[in-house]
Amino acid sequence: MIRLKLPNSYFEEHDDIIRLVWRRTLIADYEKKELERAIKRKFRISPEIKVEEGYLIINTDNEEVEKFVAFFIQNYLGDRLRNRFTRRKIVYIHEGMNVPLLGYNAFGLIDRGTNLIQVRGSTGCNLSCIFCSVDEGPYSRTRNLDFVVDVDYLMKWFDWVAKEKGKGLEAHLDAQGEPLLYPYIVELVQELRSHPHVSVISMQSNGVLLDEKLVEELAEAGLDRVNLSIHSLDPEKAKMLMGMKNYDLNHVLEMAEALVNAGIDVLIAPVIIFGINDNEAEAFIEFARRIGAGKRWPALGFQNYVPYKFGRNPVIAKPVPFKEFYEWLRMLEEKTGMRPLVLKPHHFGMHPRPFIPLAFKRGEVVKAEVVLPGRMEGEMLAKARNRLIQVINTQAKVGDKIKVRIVRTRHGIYVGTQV
Ligand SMILES: C[S@@+](CC[C@H](N)C(=O)[O-])C[C@H]1O[C@@H](n2cnc3c(N)ncnc32)[C@H](O)[C@@H]1O
Ligand code: SF4
Repeated sequence: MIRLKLPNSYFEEHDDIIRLVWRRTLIADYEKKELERAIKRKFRISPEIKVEEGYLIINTDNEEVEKFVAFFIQNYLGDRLRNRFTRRKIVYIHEGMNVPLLGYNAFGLIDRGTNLIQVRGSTGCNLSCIFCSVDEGPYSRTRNLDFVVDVDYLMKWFDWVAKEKGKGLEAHLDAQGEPLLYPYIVELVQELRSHPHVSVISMQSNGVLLDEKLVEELAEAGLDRVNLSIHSLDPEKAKMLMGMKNYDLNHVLEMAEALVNAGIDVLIAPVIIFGINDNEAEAFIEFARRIGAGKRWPALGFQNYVPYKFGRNPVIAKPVPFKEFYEWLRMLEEKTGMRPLVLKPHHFGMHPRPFIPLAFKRGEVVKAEVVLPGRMEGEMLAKARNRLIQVINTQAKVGDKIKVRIVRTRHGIYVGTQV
């Protein structure tokens, strides 16, 4: 009997994100039929296939069938995985691929030399904010591929990183995109909660995909805080800033309250574009006060709009120097009595911790194997010394062995060019 674990019921509602993947299989009816047909064609048997209590069960003892099912799911059905929000193809990263989860900024883990570790399980977003630093969402012009990392594999790497970094860690779930698209988000929070080196679990989210049930599940799993991106309290302006006509501000505001009521702290995190939403600052503060945000951590985390090379930089957004931005925040602190608005790492219990040692030096030339396509045109991912390297401006193909000059190593994120 073959037993394959399926994602829990929450993810059944998100069945387009991961429709069918090895080990964590969500089988839509027609896909089940395809699998039945394929087994019949190859082995001339028709074992009973059913989905029961979160498992895909195939009634056979034939080990060859098991291997075949793995192959079939990965190479045939897996090939058709699409992100239901961005419609982009998904590459599902699992242990069998042996892809390092350190070195690349779109998925895996990022260590920026503190006790906070960024945990990135997937890419892709349900919104298309007009200022998005990573040009994400359905209207992205630069990102053409999504990734989802198997939760056990992600935890395996987290465990290694956590051992290196020591105790008292904050696991921060964020993404080049929206972390709530990650099909195993509840499971990930649960796993992190039971990790002895993790003290705090936080998430950065736009909140749209929350509902009462998911809020409860996340609270039960042990999520401590959500940094919630809300950029306007005016429904029409919010739609404009989020780049989605159907953005439902009211729902997000309700979810902010639901999070607080479920015992998950909320930090309201608007991106301020002067001339567009700076005049709403006091309303944000008022809202945060009203719902009881900021119980253990600051209630507000105003962010200064910054243009990014590969982000969306609308002409209506004029960047403001950080000095001016902090003066504005201090003025707000005086005026409203809400403190702190100028946020420092210690407000979050963050402190410096030795980096996981760099695997490469800048300027160094290394031999690497191309293992995956990247997210942008001309970008491939290569591995060397158990790290991923984002290789830019390359024509290389998966499987090629190439020489890469490392041009960037900041925070253990490696960018290189082919030589
Ligand atoms: C890239 S998003 C990813 C997480 C999630 N999708 C969200 O929006 O909260 C991370 C944070 O960066 C903020 N952000 C996006 N673009 C920005 C920009 N150009 N300047 C400053 N902050 C930005 C977002 O509002 C969000 O709070
Ligand atoms: S800022 Fe966040 S919510 Fe907005 S498009 Fe980018 S990733 Fe999505």
